[in-house]
Amino acid sequence: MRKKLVAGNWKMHGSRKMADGLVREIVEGLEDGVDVLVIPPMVYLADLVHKYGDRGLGFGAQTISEHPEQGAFTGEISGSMVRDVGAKWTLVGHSERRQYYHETDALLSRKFRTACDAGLTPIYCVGETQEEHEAGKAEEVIGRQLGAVIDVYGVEAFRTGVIAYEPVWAIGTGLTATPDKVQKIHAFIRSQVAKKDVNISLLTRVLYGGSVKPANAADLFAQPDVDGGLIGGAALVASDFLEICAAARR
Ligand SMILES: O=C(CO)COP(=O)(O)O
Repeated sequence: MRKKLVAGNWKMHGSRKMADGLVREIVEGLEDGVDVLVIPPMVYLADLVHKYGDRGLGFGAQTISEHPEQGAFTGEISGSMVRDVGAKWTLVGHSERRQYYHETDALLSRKFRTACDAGLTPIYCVGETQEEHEAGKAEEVIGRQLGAVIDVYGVEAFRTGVIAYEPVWAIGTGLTATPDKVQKIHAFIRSQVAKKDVNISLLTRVLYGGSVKPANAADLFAQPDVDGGLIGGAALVASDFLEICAAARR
C-alpha cells in the first residue's frame, strides 16, 4: 500500500510571521497515517526546518537551480543548499514555472537529475493546459512531459520520487477535474512508469493538484491511483489544510 502524501505549495504567499504561525498550527494538528509536507517560499525554508523539522512534517523547495555545482548564477539556489538547510524535497516543473519562467522539458530533466544528485526527493509536476485539454491532448502532453524525465534519466528515481498531476485549467480556478477523470489520468501516468518498470510503478506516488479543498479531497483521494494531493490555496489556511490531510488518512 502506498502511504498517502499531502504537500502544501505556498507559492509566493506569506510573511515570516504568517509562515511561523501556519506551520505551528499544522504541526499541532498533525496526525499519523499520512505524510505531510510544506513547501514555503525559499527565504523561510531554513528557519522553518530549523524550528519544526523534527515535528513529523517534511519540507521542500518550490524549485531549484539546474546547476549541480556552486557558481556564478546570480539569484539561483542549488539543490545542495536546499538539502544543506535540512529540506528533503523539491518541486520540479510546476506549471507556473513552465508557463511564466519558460522552463522547458529539457531544462526540467536537468533539474530533476540535479535534485536527485543533491539527495532531494523530486515531486515532478505534469499536466495539460486548458487548450490542450479541450483538444483532447492531455495524455499526449503528459506522456511527453514524463518522457523528458524517464526516457533521459530512467525511472529509478520514482521508487521514492513523486509525480503530481496538475491540470493547468484547474489550478487556482475552483474548477476540479472529476474524480473519475483524475483516476483515468493517474492510471495513465502509472502505466507510463510501468512501461519501464512495473515494480517501481507500484511504488510511485501520484498526487493530484488543482483546486483541492476540504469538500472534494475525500472523493479524489478515494480513487485507487490517487496517492494524495498537491495543495495551493487551501494550504494557506491551517484548518483547511489539516482537513485535507485528514481526508487522506481515510
Ligand atoms: O498549483 C497548485 C499546487 O501546486 C494547485 O493550486 P490550487 O490548489 O490553488 O488550485
